[in-house]
Amino acid sequence: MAVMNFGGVDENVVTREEFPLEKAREVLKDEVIAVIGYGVQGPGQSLNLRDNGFNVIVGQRPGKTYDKAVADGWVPGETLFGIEEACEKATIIQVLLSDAAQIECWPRIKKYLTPGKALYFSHGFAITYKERTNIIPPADVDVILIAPKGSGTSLRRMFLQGRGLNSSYAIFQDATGKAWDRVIALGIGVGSGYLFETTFKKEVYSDLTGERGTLMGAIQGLLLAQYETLRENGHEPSEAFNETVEELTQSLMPLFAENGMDWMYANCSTTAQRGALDWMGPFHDAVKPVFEKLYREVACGNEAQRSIDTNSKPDYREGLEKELAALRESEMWRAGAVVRKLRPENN
Ligand SMILES: NC(=O)c1ccc[n+]([C@@H]2O[C@H](COP(=O)([O-])OP(=O)(O)OC[C@H]3O[C@@H](n4cnc5c(N)ncnc54)[C@H](O)[C@@H]3O)[C@@H](O)[C@H]2O)c1
Ligand SMILES: CC(C)(O)[C@@H](O)C(=O)O
Ligand SMILES: [Mg+2]
Ligand SMILES: [Mg+2]
Repeated sequence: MAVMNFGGVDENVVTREEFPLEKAREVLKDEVIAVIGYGVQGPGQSLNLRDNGFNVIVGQRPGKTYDKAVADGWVPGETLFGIEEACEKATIIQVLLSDAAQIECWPRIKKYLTPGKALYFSHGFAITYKERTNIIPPADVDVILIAPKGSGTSLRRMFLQGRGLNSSYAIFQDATGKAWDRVIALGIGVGSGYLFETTFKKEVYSDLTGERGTLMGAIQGLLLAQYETLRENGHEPSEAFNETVEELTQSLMPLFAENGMDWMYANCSTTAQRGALDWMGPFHDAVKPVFEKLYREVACGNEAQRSIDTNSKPDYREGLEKELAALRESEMWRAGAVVRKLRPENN
């Protein structure tokens, strides 16, 4: 484990150099890894594990995603099973069902958690909010976490590009004395770049805050507020979209991803730099109370409960799809669809 200094704070990080793929394969050579669920993380993690040479099977209920697993090369009765059959065969059970489905499926998974097995999550949700999920593992299994910090789609894409998405790792319970080796080997196996140490609680609090905040919720709110302001003042949709989204994702975001915000600023005009430096404070002050409220809602469990309640409904997918369609059909994103088509590389 390397100790690295992040902006003045020392943290534990595991690198591929100290824990190479060959070592991960050696640690897990006698294990059967069952990936339960084949939604977004399921395909990314299972396919990366398979391509990295691990002994991996998939457990999925019948339906559309089962058919997708078959199309991805998982063979019914050999490497693709129902949820219970896969849990029975496994020594490591990777629970990659949706967080709400984990609650419903838990009694069927728990049955197969015999002593010495490992129970793996990609989110601290089930364990941290155990009063709400009733997911309480037996004491004689390892309980571990690898949470890729990004979409399962990106995890797979970056693996295929020879890159690696960073992941958080945590150990909730080390029953076998092997939990650390197991979790790190799995983190390397699923295609992580670097592995950052955390706890189940910190992972879920930060993850729920991030996706509701800057990563997904806040970004849409911020972009829409600017787009509307431009439109209300007579700007055309294309101008409003280009100035709000297209320039951000295509020109400026890659610059600060590469080398930090000051470097992106330095590559813009002095007029832009003056304005950005003056306005970043008022924007920060306006949204900080919203982030504080969001974190409180996450920490007290309200956000988890809301997610459990809505995503446990039998028609939750239809509901989500309806809301996503409304977003897609809003003027800003309809304008975006046309602007994206006009990217020269798309022609
Ligand atoms: N989506 C991501 O990229 C991402 C990123 C990091 C962590 N995670 C975490 O990984 C885990 C899996 O998330 P996901 O987004 O891949 O899940 P998902 O919502 O895509 O669902 C995964 C699977 O759950 C199955 N499922 C749903 N309801 C079921 C039920 N009642 N019975 C049986 N199976 C059911 C679906 O068939 C699907 O194959 C979650 O803990 C999530 O928080 C997800
Ligand atoms: C990809 C995200 C947003 O990072 C993940 O946390 C999720 O829940 O899908
Ligand atoms: Mg999340
Ligand atoms: Mg996340």
